Amino acid sequence: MLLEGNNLGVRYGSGPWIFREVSVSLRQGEVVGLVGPSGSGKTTLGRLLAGYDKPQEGSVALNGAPFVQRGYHPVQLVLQHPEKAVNPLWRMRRILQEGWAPDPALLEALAIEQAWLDRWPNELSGGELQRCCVARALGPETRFLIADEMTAMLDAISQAQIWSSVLDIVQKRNLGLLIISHEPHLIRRLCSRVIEWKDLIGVRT
Ligand SMILES: Nc1ncnc2c1ncn2[C@@H]1O[C@H](COP(=O)(O)OP(=O)(O)OP(=O)(O)O)[C@@H](O)[C@H]1O
Repeated sequence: MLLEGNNLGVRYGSGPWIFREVSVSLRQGEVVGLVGPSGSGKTTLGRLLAGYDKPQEGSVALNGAPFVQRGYHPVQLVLQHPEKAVNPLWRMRRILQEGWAPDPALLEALAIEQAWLDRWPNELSGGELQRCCVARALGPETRFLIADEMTAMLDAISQAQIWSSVLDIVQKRNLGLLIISHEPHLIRRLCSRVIEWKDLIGVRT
């Protein structure tokens, strides 16, 4: 399976273009890093690739076809700030089961405690909430995961634990993984290919 962004261009309202002519592709089974300056548009690109937003120019395709608008999305995005990605009026059990019912083995692998499921999102720490967002994103129909500064707010031990579980799942299920991060050591350790933002413009990487 191939996820492609072709000649993408984004601007907000009538403001300046954030970027234009950005093309990128990611295959299932690849772990790819995306690095670049702050404010260049990496999160914006991640949102396009996960179908959250539509570009003003260009298109995103999965195996050459546009996304199907209904049902579980095969490209899942996990953002840096989990509190922005959950409904504060839902308890954790409902949030976790929004797209699928995560199995106990996955909850255990991500060190998610059963007791958290009866709490509201604001009753968990940022790291605990992020583990739940990661579990939510790893449904059986996920083909690509976009991790946008996914563990930036976590301590080193939690980071290692989450990445170890995620990489295990990525390998077992042959998922494509795009890691957007400002941490060079994380990118070097995890990724078989690294895309520099400046190289995205006008060329396919
Ligand atoms: N809703 C919005 N309205 C106007 N401008 C926006 C909006 N969202 C993002 N931007 C602008 O788009 C540009 C790209 O933002 P984006 O978050 O994609 O960058 P980034 O490369 O992910 O940055 P960072 O590494 O700091 O997370 C920034 O200049 C930002 O100010």
